Amino acid sequence: MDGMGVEEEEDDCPELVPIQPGHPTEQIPVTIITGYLGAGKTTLLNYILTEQHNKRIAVILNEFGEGSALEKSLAVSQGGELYEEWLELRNGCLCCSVKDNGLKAIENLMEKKGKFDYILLETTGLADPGAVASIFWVDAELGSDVYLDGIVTVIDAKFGLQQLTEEKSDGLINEAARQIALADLTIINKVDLVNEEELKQVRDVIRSINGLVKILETQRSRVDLSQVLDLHSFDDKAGVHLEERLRLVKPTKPHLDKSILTVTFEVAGDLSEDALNVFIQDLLWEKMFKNKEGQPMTVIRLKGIVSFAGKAHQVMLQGVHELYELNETPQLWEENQRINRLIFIGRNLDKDVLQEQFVSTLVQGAERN
Ligand SMILES: Nc1nc2c(ncn2[C@@H]2O[C@H](COP(=O)(O)OP(=O)(O)OP(=O)(O)O)[C@@H](O)[C@H]2O)c(=O)[nH]1
Ligand SMILES: [Zn+2]
Repeated sequence: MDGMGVEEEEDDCPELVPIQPGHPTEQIPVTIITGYLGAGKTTLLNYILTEQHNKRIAVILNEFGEGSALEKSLAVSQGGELYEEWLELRNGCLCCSVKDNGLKAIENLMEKKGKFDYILLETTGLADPGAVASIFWVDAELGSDVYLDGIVTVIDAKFGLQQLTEEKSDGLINEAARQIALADLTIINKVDLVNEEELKQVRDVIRSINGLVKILETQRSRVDLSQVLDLHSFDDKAGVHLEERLRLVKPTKPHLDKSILTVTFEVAGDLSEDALNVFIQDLLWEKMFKNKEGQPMTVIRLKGIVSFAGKAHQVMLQGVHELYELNETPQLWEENQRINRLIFIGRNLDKDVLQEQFVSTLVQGAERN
């Protein structure tokens, strides 16, 4: 698979940089930069490239994320000539545009151009960043060279509100709202174009969708880079941090009937891994849980810290659309302090129903043990 591009290499290609086996720590972080049309994604990329001088950054502009997550993850390893054109920047950074989906593009690029320290990936304005995230996530399991560091969503302070509250006629999820539901960090950009009252409205809508996400406010996307890069939102380095944040999350109220919101609860006790898998699969895959109006719950983002019977360490739960992962974190439980904390971001979510289902999962776990 890795050797795929070798025969068709062009003359001007530099030496291949062999990827050392057994060095998972050298995996390269990928930050997905998403946001509605014209919000300031490219401005953010340019800012990072000019600000940051001690990293070799590859910027990838693409059309990832259109179509279903599953479809995309199946296409991951199918190779071929996936990247189209690239542009070398003065400071050793690289910019390229990728037409096809899949991580193979990035791997090909690294083979030809050497390794990078960091990859920034700008999705198109209407993309579903969850589909993009899934690609990296699935591939990470297969021993990929890169890992997903976080999803950053840029929001237009002036037009964001309108974009976010627009109802889709066909009952589909509003793209701009989905991008916020999935975000690990949101940046409200173009604050120069609004007054404090308008800014507050945007902030409130973001908060109503995602009760966990961090919100920054910028002009020309000028951010403190340490707040954007190396977030470790999906790996166990986020474990401790996540637990602290989950303690502070407040459930949100929808700003529109059908809009996305955050639900969170905590339940003490130990779970069996099997019972938890059944709960999650019933929720994410079977869509078995319905709200009081009989509408099926759709979870876009799921996070949690859970306690498995007999395990000393905390376990982190991460979910993006239908994909989820359970990973033991380095964090140990304190005695008699085992509390499962979960957060769900999605549509038609009903806290009482979810919590009841979860509690019955706990009971099942207890019966099995
Ligand atoms: N007034 C104002 N304009 C901004 C700011 N940030 C970016 N812009 C302008 O907004 C426009 C869109 O910015 P981009 O960075 O291209 O936005 P984008 O999200 O990459 O856009 P697409 O890729 O087309 O979806 C450009 O004309 C920018 O110069 C800001 O803080 N204030
Ligand atoms: Zn752009």
